[in-house]
Amino acid sequence: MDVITGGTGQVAGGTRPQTGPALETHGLTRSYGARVAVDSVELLVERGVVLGLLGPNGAGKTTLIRMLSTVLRCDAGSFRVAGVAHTDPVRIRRAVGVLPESAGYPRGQTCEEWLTLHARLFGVRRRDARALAARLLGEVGLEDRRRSLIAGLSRGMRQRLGIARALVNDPEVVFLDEPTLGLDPFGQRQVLDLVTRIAREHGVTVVLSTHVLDEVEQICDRVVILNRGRVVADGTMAEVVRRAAAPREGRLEVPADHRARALDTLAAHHVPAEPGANGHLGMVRLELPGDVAPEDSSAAALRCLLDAGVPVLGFSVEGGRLSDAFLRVTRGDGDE
Ligand SMILES: Nc1ncnc2c1ncn2[C@@H]1O[C@H](COP(=O)(O)OP(=O)(O)OP(=O)(O)O)[C@@H](O)[C@H]1O
Repeated sequence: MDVITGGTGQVAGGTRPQTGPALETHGLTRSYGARVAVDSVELLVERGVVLGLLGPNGAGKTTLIRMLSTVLRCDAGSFRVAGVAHTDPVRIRRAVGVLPESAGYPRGQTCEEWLTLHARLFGVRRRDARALAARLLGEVGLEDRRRSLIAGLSRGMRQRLGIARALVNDPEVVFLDEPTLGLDPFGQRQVLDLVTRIAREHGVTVVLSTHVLDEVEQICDRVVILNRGRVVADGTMAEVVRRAAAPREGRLEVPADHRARALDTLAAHHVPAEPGANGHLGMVRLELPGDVAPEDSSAAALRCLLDAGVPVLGFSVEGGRLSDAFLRVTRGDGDE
């Protein structure tokens, strides 16, 4: 069980630096025996960003989060979180909130007791701690569960309670390690809405580790993809998709008696194409390069067909999504 507290310090604020990036790492490295889990990671994350941290199983996401939240020591390299150097872990702990991958919850405590305890661990006075617990329970939609035992909460409620705990010290950076794991679609939606809201209302930087690429597309401003401990993609969604040059698939519909001509024309213009597989005699599948804007590559393909006198009945483009880029940069690597 990971329990991260600020020890005897006070709730973050006042003395903490407010300038500079939220996260900065240089050559950050960690091995387990011979296995290099995080390998020379360089990151610069501005404040207020919701960062999606992606990677196949065993890519190093949890190890990276555990180092940045000072649960785990790094073997080499350096980092700053909220402007605080890694050599000052106590101050980093005051500036961060964490929802660990597998958080342990005391089943015999009520939600309010548990949050109050964590607020007290960060130096909040008893009465203020109870008020803070009540406010946070309201923020995560658990106000009516204030006096409920944690044992009676659903998994989604526990995750939201865990997020409330991660906010108890008014952190500048929040790490959420797979917060929607095992939740049904409704629970996932609630957690994602909550993450968006805390980023906006608390102005915190959020690092969200997940395997659900849709989630990243929905709520993240930026994405970092790790593979075998290394950063293999870093940027906005559009940048990552473009740099990964994930090819897009075009679906073309022409009159059946024009298909052969359409295929010949595309081949003559170096556009890879083949008959569509769905039995429709006028369908053609073509591959468009991922490093060119889809409007431009589609326009070029359509122009050569029209110049050759091929009537185009329909055209659509698929691909170019984060999932395409993810598969391309990780090439199906992973522990399993
Ligand atoms: N305590 C440990 N002892 C030995 N090896 C470990 C330990 N923790 C992680 N590893 C190994 O380090 C590598 C990175 O693991 P890590 O859990 O950081 O990856 P991850 O991206 O979070 O994976 P997942 O998505 O499956 O949670 C993996 O090869 C893993 O097997």
